Amino acid sequence: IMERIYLDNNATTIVDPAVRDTMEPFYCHMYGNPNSLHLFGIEVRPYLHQAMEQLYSGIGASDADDIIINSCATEGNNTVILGFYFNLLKDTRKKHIITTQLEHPCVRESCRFLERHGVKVTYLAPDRDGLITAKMVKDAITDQTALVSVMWANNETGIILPIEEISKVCKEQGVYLHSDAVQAIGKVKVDLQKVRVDFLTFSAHKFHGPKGVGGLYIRDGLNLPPLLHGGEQMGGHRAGTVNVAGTVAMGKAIELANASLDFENREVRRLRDKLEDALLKNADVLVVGKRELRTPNTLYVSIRGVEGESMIWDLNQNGIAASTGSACASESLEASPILTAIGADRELAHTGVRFSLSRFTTEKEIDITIEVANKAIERLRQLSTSY
Ligand SMILES: Cc1ncc(COP(=O)(O)O)c(CNc2co[nH]c2=O)c1O
Repeated sequence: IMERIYLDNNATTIVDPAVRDTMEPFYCHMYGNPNSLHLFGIEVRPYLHQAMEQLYSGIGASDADDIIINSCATEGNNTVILGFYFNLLKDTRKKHIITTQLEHPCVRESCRFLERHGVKVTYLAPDRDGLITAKMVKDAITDQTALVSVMWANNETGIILPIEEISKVCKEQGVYLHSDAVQAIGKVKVDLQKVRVDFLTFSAHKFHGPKGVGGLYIRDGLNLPPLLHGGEQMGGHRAGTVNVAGTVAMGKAIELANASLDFENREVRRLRDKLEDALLKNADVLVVGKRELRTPNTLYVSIRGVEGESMIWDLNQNGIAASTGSACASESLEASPILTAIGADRELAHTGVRFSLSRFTTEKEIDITIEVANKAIERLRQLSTSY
């Protein structure tokens, strides 16, 4: 049987077995609704409390801040951006939001929805290094700007954005800052005692927790209307029965993720660099983003003469899971926005392939991937009409 190799961890990750074990008791043993006043409900509360403590500590949140448990970062990002519309933008003359062209579609599409309701949105374009700088943000702020939304790290390239500098600009200018930290937690230190953001979103399944549970951080004293109404859960910030098993799991997952940061930035980075160096030995191969400015597990490579989808297919035929940056829409492949933004020509912009490792990736898996990828590059270039 072909050995399967998973290198698409920016899409989702395996649940750490130690995290899975924490979920077990809440299915058939302690299954009460934590909002119930009877013993079945009361007995699960200490476990939720412990999970919340792990989450607060995991991102450096202060006790006075809020962390809302929700279903995922898509929900959290929608809650912030739509919530801003109802809370602030709708009633004041501040009708401007600044975000970037790098954001995940759940941020971009939430902003586009607001544009259809009279909000002006600036989508900052990355520079040739794939970066959004604090100066770009400062130059875009006007007296009508209410919110800046910039991701902590990009899911395609792993490029880490200067959130600390951007937060200082937002504080000086009196503008709220939201950061989508989905691709940062478990890869770089996210410490809100050091970096002041007003809203932060994350998803457990990106750091070896289960799918279907995420978190929304709201800094002390800030008010955001709920996206989901009709329950007193999370202090009214998010109606709906709490996902007890998922929340307990997410607490354990963030604790393990932070405990593994050194391993991630030493060993996982070493394996990522080994793959990257091997691919760069091929002619006309471009890696997006300076290595030291990327999350340790991610490699976004453009291979001239090789369509991203073709490369993914060849890898998949050999049991290796990776992904492309170019969104695929019907027959015509859209060029990768990030490759286009950094000035890649049209042909190059269709050649993006993303490899994203994890703490479970082994040296043998990388060695096999190097061998398979090099053979695929040779085979596909021989078939190419343009290379
Ligand atoms: C930066 C970022 N924000 C939000 C999301 C949405 O998270 P969810 O709500 O838990 O789904 C993702 C998922 N990113 C990817 C999902 O598949 N490939 C990806 O790169 C992401 O990378």
